[in-house]
Amino acid sequence: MQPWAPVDVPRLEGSGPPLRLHDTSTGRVRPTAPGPEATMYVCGITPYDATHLGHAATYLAFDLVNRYWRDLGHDVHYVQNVTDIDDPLLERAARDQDDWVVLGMRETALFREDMEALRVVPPRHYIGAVEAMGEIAEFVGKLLAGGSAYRIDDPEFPDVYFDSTASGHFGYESNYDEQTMIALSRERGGDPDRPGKRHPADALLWRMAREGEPSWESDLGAGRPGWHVECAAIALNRLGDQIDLNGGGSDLIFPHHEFGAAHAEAHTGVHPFARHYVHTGMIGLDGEKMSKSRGNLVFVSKLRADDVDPNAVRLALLSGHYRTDRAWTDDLLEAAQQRLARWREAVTLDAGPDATETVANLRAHLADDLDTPRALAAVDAWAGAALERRGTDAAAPATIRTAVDALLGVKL
Ligand SMILES: Nc1ncnc2c1ncn2[C@@H]1O[C@H](COS(=O)(=O)NC(=O)[C@@H](N)CS)[C@@H](O)[C@H]1O
Ligand SMILES: [Zn+2]
Repeated sequence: MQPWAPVDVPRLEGSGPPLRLHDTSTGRVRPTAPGPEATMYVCGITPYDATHLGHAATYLAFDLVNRYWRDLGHDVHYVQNVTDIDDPLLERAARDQDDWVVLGMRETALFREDMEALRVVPPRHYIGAVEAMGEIAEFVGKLLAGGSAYRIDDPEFPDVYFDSTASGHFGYESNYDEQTMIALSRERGGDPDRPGKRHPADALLWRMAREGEPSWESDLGAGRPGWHVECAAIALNRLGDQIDLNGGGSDLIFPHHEFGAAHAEAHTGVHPFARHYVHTGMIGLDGEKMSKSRGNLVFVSKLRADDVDPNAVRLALLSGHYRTDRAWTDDLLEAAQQRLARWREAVTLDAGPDATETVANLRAHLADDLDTPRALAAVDAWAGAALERRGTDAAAPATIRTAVDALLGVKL
């Protein structure tokens, strides 16, 4: 699939400290240590109800990682999928008497527009599950051949499941206990109660064709893939056996990223699959997580249609820490619009306080597990001083403009 349009990321003099990020599997903030090319797999949308502000907050967090690694001089091999075939998409299409293919294409197109408007740097590979069907089926075949997967004893639908003990490290990513795993598996598309599974949490790899459902021919028989295996196959085939970062919202901690890691490791024998598992907090509205099932969604495209500057949306979402569950409110947007106006006014001045320290603070805060509240406050401090005419450095306004663009993705 075509990624969205590239964004120009200006080069900034100098560089900051190594990027440290919270890793779910160890529960600690640790330095990332990518090679010349950082490798990052961030789960993409299931294309309906796109792009709500929860999606946007999550992709903005990983955009800051992308920008900061580039600021350190790394290339970034960023891969993202589109879950353009899965039960929730088929259910939504059925509910709305929509064709599931058309629904997926329409929503993915809207998502691309919203990402462009928010100035999110696009992934190098943007891969739909449908277009990757061959490689996904091939990967399932390898797991079966390797003994990590099994066919359930159901003559009508001999579906293929993953044996969750196969990788030898199952559970290290989420650190959840079995009871929690089973509960979350049930809540998030799993089928722990299905008879014949070796373990209740075992994840579906290949669902044999059902009447009235789309299916694809394969050596496994006609069917379609489970959810987790699509991300494992797409990531392994483009980024290799071990990556720097696997990311998504906290609702992906289990089962999705646990199984993504287990599928990869069962096949490659390389542990851990990702050196960092990074998860964002949930954006809510009126006290409830913004989610499709609750329908309490605020859309980026709706704000854009109301002439809200996407840079203000970006600042509003970055004003809270990426790992904090936080609410979207009109006040949050209002405050961001005022902040944006003040920053823009300050950088149009013909001089300002020396920018060196501000840029260093901006980098230091971002490097500290993406501490955007402090990072934005550092720019506030410079803008405040500049607006009180307490600076004579003619180059400072341009330097701040470049730093805010390169590191925060905000166009002043
Ligand atoms: N309310 C929310 N706040 C923050 N992030 C959210 C919220 N809702 C969904 N997300 C994140 O947005 C991303 C896309 O979510 S999604 O559309 O449901 N799609 C999926 O989770 C799968 N296609 C991943 S392979 C995921 O990382 C998810 O964790
Ligand atoms: Zn995924």
